[in-house]
Amino acid sequence: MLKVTNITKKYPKKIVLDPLSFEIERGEIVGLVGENGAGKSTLLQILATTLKPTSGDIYFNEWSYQKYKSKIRRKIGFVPQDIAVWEELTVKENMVFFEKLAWENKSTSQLQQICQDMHLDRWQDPVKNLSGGMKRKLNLAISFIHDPDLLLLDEPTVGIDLKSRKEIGAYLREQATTHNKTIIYTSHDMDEITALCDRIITIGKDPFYKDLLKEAGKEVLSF
Ligand SMILES: Nc1ncnc2c1ncn2[C@@H]1O[C@H](COP(=O)(O)OP(=O)(O)OP(=O)(O)O)[C@@H](O)[C@H]1O
Repeated sequence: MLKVTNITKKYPKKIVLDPLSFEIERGEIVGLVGENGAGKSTLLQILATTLKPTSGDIYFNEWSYQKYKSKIRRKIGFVPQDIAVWEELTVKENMVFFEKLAWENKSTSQLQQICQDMHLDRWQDPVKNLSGGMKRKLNLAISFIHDPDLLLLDEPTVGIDLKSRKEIGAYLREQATTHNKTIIYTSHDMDEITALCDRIITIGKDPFYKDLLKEAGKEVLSF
């Protein structure tokens, strides 16, 4: 469903992706790992259509990113590292607010169900009263409102306790297996990556992650 061909990204003072090709099938969870500054967020932004590569092509199903950017964008849920929710509003009000901006309509009970499936049960509480982990769950729940086929998650579990991380992992696995969602997921937690991901892509110059993951018996594609 996703085909990346010879992608490069050159910033004025740095070449980050040089060049990179891979394919991902529907229903796969793919881990994206590498040292700080390797280019993981850059790659996710390119896949999310919010940043243009310097060269190379990407296809979503048979649609070229160059030709069908707005059509493709509707099929993607992107969760950047920074949490972007309304602190003064409740969980419910946040979900309803983002539903209004979303491409798919959902009823309030459907929105609540997304939160419950993630074990986010503080529906009527203002977000400012929630823990950091709960806020991350809400951030993630918002990305599922428009029922995207491809989820791009940039360190979605950073700073979250083990129980909540397991709950998020179980939710993502269920989404991939039962609902055929494709998920690309970055994390620096190698236990989480090896437990959750079907395949792993490593990027960056440091062979540390590649070697570590191969030792753990995972299928690794390295750039
Ligand atoms: N807009 C930009 N202009 C110039 N350089 C940039 C820009 N965005 C990122 N970079 C540089 O590109 C490199 C890759 O950044 P990126 O955020 O993609 O890495 P990362 O692998 O996600 O890192 P981390 O693990 O720290 O989140 C870094 O050296 C960063 O400073």
